[in-house]
Amino acid sequence: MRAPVESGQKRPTSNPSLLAWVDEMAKMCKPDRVYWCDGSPEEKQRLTEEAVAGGVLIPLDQKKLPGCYFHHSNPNDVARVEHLTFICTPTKEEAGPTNNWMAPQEAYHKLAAIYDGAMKGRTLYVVPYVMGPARSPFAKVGIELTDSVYVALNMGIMTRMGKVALDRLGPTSAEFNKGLHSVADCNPERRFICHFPQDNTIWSVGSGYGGNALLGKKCLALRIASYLAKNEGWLAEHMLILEAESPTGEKRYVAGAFPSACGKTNFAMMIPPKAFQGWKIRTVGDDIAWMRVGEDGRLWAVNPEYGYFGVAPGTNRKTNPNAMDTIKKDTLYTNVARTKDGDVWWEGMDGEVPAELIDWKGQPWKKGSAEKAAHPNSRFTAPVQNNPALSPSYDDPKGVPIDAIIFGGRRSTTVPLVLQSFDWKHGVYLGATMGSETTAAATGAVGVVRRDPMAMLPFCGYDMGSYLRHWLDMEKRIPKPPKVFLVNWFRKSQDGKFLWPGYGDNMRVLKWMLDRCQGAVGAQETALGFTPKAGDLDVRGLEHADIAGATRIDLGEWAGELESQTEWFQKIGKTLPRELEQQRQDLLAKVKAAK
Ligand SMILES: Nc1nc2c(ncn2[C@@H]2O[C@H](COP(=O)(O)OP(=O)(O)OP(=O)(O)O)[C@@H](O)[C@H]2O)c(=O)[nH]1
Ligand SMILES: O=C([O-])CC(=O)C(=O)O
Ligand SMILES: [Mn+2]
Repeated sequence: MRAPVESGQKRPTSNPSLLAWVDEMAKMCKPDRVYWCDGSPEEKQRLTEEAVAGGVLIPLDQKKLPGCYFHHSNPNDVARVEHLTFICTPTKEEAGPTNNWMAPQEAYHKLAAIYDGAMKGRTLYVVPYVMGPARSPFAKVGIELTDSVYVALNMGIMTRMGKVALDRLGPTSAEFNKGLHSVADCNPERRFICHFPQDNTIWSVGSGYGGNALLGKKCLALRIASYLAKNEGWLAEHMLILEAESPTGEKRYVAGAFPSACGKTNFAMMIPPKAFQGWKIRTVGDDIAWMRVGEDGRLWAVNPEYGYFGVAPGTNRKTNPNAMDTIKKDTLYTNVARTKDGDVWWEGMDGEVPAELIDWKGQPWKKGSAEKAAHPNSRFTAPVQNNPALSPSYDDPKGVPIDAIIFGGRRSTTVPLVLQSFDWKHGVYLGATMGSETTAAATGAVGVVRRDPMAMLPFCGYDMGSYLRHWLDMEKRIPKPPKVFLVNWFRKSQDGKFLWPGYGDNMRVLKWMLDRCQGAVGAQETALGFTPKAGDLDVRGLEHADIAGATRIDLGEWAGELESQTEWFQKIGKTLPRELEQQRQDLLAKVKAAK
């Protein structure tokens, strides 16, 4: 059969591996047209017009929100689908007990049947992209083939897209991630997100949403990259990267892993409270960090992404002014609510709740309605350059040196505001046993505590026990390792109120952590780690916080917590590093002795 005719476009590469693969995929999917994206502003405008004409994008008020558009996804397709996400390694053991597994041949076969002819009447967009600063040794090239103009436009924001990627790949290299994506009939029964780490391949079908469809993000930069990182001795993590510049001009960097919808973007864009005048917090990344050991023996991190795919609800001028400024132009809004005059709205927006809105499904909505106007996982896609607090180092090919690693979950009880680990091994244990209440970022029940090691449970591309072993082994590779902390912004009082104000006030905790890295502030040693004692946290100007309640360690609660981790360790099974179970037992003995 003849490959489909392209729309008069000269193919922008002669790379034989790339051309052969695109032809092969096009032959299977049978699009009417194949279009190669170049990443130019003219192209963006053309594709946007095409999307508007096709009803995929709806223009917002171009005076108030220039370059901004609204998209509503299929109501059955609003979040990542972890139960339909598969790691397709030759053996089930390689995927491990916490991932869904499908044999590679079975997965290729099953999905090929869905892809067969799925793009008839549609355009196949060839989206070449680079994850990481283009000239960085960290950078990886991916090619996403998609039949969604929405995905192509999002990839143009989230990645360094187009010519830059083909230039980086060059005329002969076969070293690129092969991503195939089709929305097909957007049927949850025929929806699969499959990863083939050994083939550097991703096949995603049946969803057009976020982490299911923008293949550079969770699929490549975390699942496939974590597999490569394990083999090559580095780390691919679900972490923000923050730059903190002190009043004396000293810059330091931290990386933080919080599960989806647990505060990475907010922390990375934080504005410090008045008492911290002179401090500047800047964003290097808000979701993913690739980290390698540098020549100086420190851990260096880059953000592989080029945009933010952020949670809209809860974002307002008070909680995250930098995000509000970031999304004023050239932003795609997905599943938010709209006003009649083309503005956007979501729960937790500043000001009065409008009397009338158009809800995320496009239906009329009235104030007081029991239904939410915006979907709880509604999102914005915005370019990093829009962020007023963007660190100039975001594009530095060598990355930034990390002083502290922060793990944080969403826990209404037990876990204190901040805890410093005794050492690397104990830090890995804290990350490995981290729990968090589930959120709307993935389909399924919300608010249930689940163990989410390093916030990577849904994103680790191989066996969990081996991943934790890799973390422990990194200690030998990093002569000057970062200090490791556990934080929790979400602890609540008996009557359900947050004990800690969070957001900008998290600067107070960040400052304590940075000072701890330099031995410049006190702490008390508890059975579980170091915590700030009264007077160690800078609380000048802080109102409405129950600091004692937020920082308290209840040994009774912790005995239960440590005991409940047995179940999790049993789930990880025989590859669980012995050292971690040893840590648990030692801590439990200490907690019982101290009680
Ligand atoms: N109470 C409280 N809520 C917070 C804090 N930081 C963030 N949130 C809320 O948590 C939700 C998610 O925050 P984000 O910063 O978008 O989370 P994220 O980790 O970047 O999420 P993903 O993009 O899904 O990975 C939002 O509704 C925020 O308003 C905090 O310090 N305290
Ligand atoms: O991947 C997505 O759809 C959104 C995201 O950042 C996450 O869930 O962590
Ligand atoms: Mn995320």
